[in-house]
Amino acid sequence: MSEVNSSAVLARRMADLGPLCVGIDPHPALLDSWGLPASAAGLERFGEICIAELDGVAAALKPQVAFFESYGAAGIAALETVITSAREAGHYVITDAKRGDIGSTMAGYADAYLRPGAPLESDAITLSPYLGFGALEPAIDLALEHGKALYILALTSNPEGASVQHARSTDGQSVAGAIVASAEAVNADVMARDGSDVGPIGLVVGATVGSAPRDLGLDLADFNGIFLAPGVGAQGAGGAECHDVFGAAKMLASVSRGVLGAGPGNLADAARRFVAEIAPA
Ligand SMILES: O=c1ccn([C@@H]2O[C@H](COP(=O)(O)O)[C@@H](O)[C@H]2O)c(=O)[nH]1
Repeated sequence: MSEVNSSAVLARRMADLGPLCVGIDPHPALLDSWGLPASAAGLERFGEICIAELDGVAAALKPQVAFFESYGAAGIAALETVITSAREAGHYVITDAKRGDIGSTMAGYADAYLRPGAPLESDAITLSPYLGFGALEPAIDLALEHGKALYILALTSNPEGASVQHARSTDGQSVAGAIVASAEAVNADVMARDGSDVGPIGLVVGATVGSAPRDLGLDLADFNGIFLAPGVGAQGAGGAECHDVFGAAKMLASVSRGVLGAGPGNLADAARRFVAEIAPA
């Protein structure tokens, strides 16, 4: 197991800068409004602007892989440049790839994003557990080996997620509840071994989910990792929703369009407004 604990690094950044992650989501409309071309060069410039303006403001940056993949090989090369430049500039990078597959293929995804020296090496990635939490084991193992973190989808910010994630098995446990329990067990094991006070497995819980955790019998304050909370800004959640859903839990709010929409030159101020809104009371 690695000496480095990526979640502890992030927790320190959250304490210093506030609990905000800004998404690097180069939507075509944003490229246009920023005066950038819809090309790999445009994606790279978009990323460079985020990296420069959010330095010392955002605890983490979250490149959204989808907006790079849509440009093919050149887009992936731009993603590589953005991830690498962001990490070199000292940012904590959570690559939002939402990978999840059978174990043997999962090992390939893990190698792509979590292996030190890999072209797309990130500090953390998002994963989907819907082929079974156990299928994520190769990624969990590699993350633990190299001090990386994972953010696993539990209660997503989109309303459609409830049809899967709120479903209950015959013993009454919800799908989301089973994912929370599995993540907690991995974290507890790691924390018992390394004495850290935050585990490497985080969970994605949208700030838009309202009373769902309570309705499903989940006390988020008990979770021993960090919650990544999308849904703030463009999807309608704000500070009140973050406090209501997460209370005293460790929560990193994720905002993409809400900050990016402010445009170049204004990203830091927009991000600071979100930090002020979501900071724990
Ligand atoms: O449950 C989820 C998981 C991930 N996302 C991603 O976060 C951003 C949100 O963008 P906004 O512009 O702030 O709405 C985007 O990349 C999603 O793919 C999510 O929204 N919900």
